[in-house]
Amino acid sequence: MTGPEPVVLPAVSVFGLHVCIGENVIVQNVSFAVPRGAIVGLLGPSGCGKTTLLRSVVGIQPCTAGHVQVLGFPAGSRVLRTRVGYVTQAPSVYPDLTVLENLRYFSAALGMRGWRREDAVVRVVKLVDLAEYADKPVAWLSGGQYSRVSLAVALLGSPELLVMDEPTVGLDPLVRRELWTVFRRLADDGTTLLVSSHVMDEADHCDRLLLMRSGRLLASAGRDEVLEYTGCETVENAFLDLVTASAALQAAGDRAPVARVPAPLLTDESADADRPYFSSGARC
Ligand SMILES: Nc1ncnc2c1ncn2[C@@H]1O[C@H](COP(=O)(O)OP(=O)(O)OP(=O)(O)O)[C@@H](O)[C@H]1O
Repeated sequence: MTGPEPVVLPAVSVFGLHVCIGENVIVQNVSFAVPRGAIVGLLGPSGCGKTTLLRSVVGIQPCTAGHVQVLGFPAGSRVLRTRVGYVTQAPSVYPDLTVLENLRYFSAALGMRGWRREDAVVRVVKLVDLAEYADKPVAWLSGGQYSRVSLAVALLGSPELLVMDEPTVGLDPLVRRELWTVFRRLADDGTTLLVSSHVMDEADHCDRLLLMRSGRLLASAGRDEVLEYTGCETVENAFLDLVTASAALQAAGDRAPVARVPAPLLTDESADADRPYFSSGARC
């Protein structure tokens, strides 16, 4: 006799997250979940709070209110150190060292020694297709290759969750596509990826989307669900529609008819990994 299916917790669950820096509210009442093994795109314009939100997930951003759970532990827990990889926007590798020297340095910092260290280095070099450039100083590499070195460093500990802040920014379309191929390969092997971008067409590579504007979440849903909900053909247009609908709803305030009241943000429901959530609460 087989028992009930084991419950698979989302890789990330965020409940009612609020982040204030000084007087400014940067992230406002955000709830969502990231299912395991998915590529989730956090999309929104520059300055909308994507980095701040990702820093909260990684556990390096103090939260004013709310809760962030990662792989079943509070964000930032010590046990998550090797289980979560974080690729920041600013390059975090040494340009004067070669690719291999960088990887050996960072693997040693993770506590790896001897053959385990060499094993990890070779594994990540292959994962990001950098074998050809392994002996080159990072300063000699192109933008896309540079990004792949940062990614390789984040992969050294075989993280279950990879958080990447605009990894494709400034790269040409061909290189961006190559990077997304690497991301998909990682997801196919079971890694969960949370990737931010301000380029809306990156949505095409994602399984789910988190659409963000001015510190608020406009939607947490599959790409096709976003298109179906808005009746738009592109995520860019869908985003604009959701912005308009959300602004109208806010302007209507208390006078909004009950049917247009958004789904509650602070309940567990909106942090459900599979259910679509739209802040506008109605078709545009
Ligand atoms: N340490 C800080 N002190 C004051 N304001 C901050 C700080 N960090 C971020 N902010 C502000 O918070 C807002 C959101 O910043 P954040 O970097 O999270 O946005 P973003 O969506 O990642 O932007 P980008 O796409 O340009 O990287 C911005 O208005 C920014 O100026």
